[in-house]
Amino acid sequence: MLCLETTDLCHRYSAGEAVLHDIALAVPHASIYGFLGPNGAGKTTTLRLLLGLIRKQRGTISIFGRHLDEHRVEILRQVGSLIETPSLYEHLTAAENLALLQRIHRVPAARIAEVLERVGLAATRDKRAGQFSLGMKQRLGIAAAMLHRPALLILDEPTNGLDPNGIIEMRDLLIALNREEGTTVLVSSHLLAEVERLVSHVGIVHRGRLLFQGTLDALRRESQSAAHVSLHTADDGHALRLLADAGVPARCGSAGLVLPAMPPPHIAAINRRLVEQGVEVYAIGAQGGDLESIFMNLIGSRAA
Ligand SMILES: Nc1ncnc2c1ncn2[C@@H]1O[C@H](COP(=O)(O)OP(=O)(O)OP(=O)(O)O)[C@@H](O)[C@H]1O
Repeated sequence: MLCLETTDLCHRYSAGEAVLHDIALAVPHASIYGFLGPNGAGKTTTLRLLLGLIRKQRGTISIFGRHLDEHRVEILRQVGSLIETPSLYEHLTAAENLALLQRIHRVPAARIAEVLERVGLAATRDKRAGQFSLGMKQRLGIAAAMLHRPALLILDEPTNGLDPNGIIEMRDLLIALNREEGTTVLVSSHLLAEVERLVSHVGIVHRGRLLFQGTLDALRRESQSAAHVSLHTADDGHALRLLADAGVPARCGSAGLVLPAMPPPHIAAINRRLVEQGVEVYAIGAQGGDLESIFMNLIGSRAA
């Protein structure tokens, strides 16, 4: 079952070029969905459209099985969000900031202590938000977003500006929310490595187009099939003949020879054999078996 679905989502800022082209997101219920892409890919624009913060020009948006156009208020009541920097009153304390929202959402006052505890700010509840570090502000922003127990959390680069420890804490918090409260989380990032241990599903966007969407496992399988060994020698023609004699399939690539993925001892054996046969080996090594490579390949293949 899908928690959020878009079809044909397009966007153009005033007279500029289109920045989103036919985005079809499918965010499963109770998933943690990583919306990934480099700077300027269109992540924030998409998330703003999902929250009704900018006017939709084309396409459809359904959340909890209902069209956002027709059920905007009821839908957004069950959504929590943090887009770019959290909007906080700097002269108010953490607890006072949340108390304002608690009255708007009409949730029990006890919920404030609960969410502050959840994000690790219970001890600093009476400190002014203006004195908070970036990481603390980010955590207070998440506390505000989750105050009314939303069924869907939409977070735009929540790890931006956090140190490695802060990134791990954010990850643990989102995993706990997802597992313990069943919250669906849609989180954007420009770094796959940062969300790799957090997300169950991935959408990769580049230049306003969705290049991949599926489970993290499906992305892993793609990266495995993209794995290969690259070989660069002083005489690739000679190397190709020697490899054929040894029964190793190889082909000419744009930068040397491309061989199928193989275990490291086999790579070492091929290297030895070529050198023994008088071929100078400049470089040999495994390529592209990791997620980051498939991410970069996907983006790079559309770079032109
Ligand atoms: N208010 C705006 N007016 C005009 N163009 C905009 C506006 N906001 C964003 N853009 C452009 O739209 C494109 C997509 O930007 P967007 O902020 O959605 O990307 P992003 O993936 O969130 O990038 P980042 O990680 O840098 O925030 C970019 O080319 C950007 O310059």
